[in-house]
Amino acid sequence: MTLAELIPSLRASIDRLPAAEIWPSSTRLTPTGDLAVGGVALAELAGRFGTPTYVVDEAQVRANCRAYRRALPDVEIAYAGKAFLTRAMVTWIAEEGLSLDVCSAGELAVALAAGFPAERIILHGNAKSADDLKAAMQAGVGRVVVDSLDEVAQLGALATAQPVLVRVTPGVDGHTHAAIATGVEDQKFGFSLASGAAAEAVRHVLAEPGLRLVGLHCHIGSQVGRVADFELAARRMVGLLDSVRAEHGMTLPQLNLGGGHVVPYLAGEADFDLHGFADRVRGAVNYECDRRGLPAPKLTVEPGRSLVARAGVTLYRVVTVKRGTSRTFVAVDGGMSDNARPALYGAKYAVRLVGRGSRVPDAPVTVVGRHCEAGDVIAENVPLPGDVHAGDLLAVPCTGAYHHSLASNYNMVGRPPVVAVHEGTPRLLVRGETAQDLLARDIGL
Ligand SMILES: Cc1ncc(COP(=O)(O)O)c(C=O)c1O
Ligand SMILES: N[C@@H](CCCC[NH3+])C(=O)O
Repeated sequence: MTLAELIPSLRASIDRLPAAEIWPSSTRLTPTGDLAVGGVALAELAGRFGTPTYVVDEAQVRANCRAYRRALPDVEIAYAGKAFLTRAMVTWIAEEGLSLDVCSAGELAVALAAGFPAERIILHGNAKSADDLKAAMQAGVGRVVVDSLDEVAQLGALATAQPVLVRVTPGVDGHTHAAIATGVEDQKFGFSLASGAAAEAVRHVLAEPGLRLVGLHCHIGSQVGRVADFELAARRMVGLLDSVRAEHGMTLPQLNLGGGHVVPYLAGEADFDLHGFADRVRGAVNYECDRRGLPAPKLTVEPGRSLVARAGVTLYRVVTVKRGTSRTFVAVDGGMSDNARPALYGAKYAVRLVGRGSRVPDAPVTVVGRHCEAGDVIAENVPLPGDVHAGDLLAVPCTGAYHHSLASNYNMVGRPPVVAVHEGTPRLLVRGETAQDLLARDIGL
């Protein structure tokens, strides 16, 4: 091959490389035009486990955990299990030295089933049920983040010396989708700092002999990209620590700043500035504490999405390609039951043909699901080779967070299996649901 021939062919290969920021870092192009993740070809996974299938790269999860621990060495990292929870995931984060945030008796049961130490578990929830609280007390969870006065009274009646944090709404806009902006005033999460509700909640906790107040918590939202928003929340929270000391003569040892760190879903989107966060938030807390003569509290962060999103890839099979009047619809064998995020937040995804190469130029298509809703769209206006056809395999990256955990049985479609890949070996973590599973709860005729 001459140099003149080589350059375009090299360029074509580079064009076909998956964008590094949204695929697991183990992703490789195979000689047949397929992609391999964790050392396993995606077509092989689809052949063995069927489609749709959620693939999770264990090494990526572990690398993400390590990156957090390195960037924030003196900060407790508590994984927010709502993003993706299976027993294997619990084991991975336990081995990586993380703590765990759960928000229901169900999530707690998964954690305990995997042998996660109860003292490293933090229970959350704006409306914890009596069963949630009882299960947490029975397990001996390390901390409960209280989120209503009713809960303070209920927990107080159940607990003895239970460490608690008060969830505070700091009035900070995380500049994210309204459905996941939890730091702003007038909403269901937390006690408002500005209105005095948070200070009142602290008084209620201190009046309960069964509860031991150890700190404050805030979580300003999810997919938050601006470090300045976290910094502002941290400053306000230190202000409240100071007021608690002034009113009660107590120095609270813990400050939990929640999670919500942004991840890119599309090539070219910015990743979270973890090092900027580490410097600026720690700096803001230290500065605010110093000038008030407060000892710096032990910090906790609770990332969910940023630990798992990029570790996940969903595989689908194309069922049909249909030409509309202006769009081409590529319909796959999954959809909003395995990925609710486009419908819930208008989330955008990249899609890629895998399992075979194609020399046909890309054309824009709309990838849709199989469900009985026109809004069941996986990705609008994405490029796929013009010869995409029924039977092809598609892969959607960045599906590790809030996919498996948000999945439903809409249209009585079974939820997909979850398969971990690691060093060339696939391992089934969660089997796919069958018609029998779907009928198992329908016990009345
Ligand atoms: C209290 C709490 N902590 C942590 C998280 C994790 O958020 P993310 O997955 O965006 O990091 C959430 C969800 O938004 C949450 O509600
Ligand atoms: N379910 C949301 C995030 C919720 C965060 C949890 N409070 C998402 O998929 O983006």
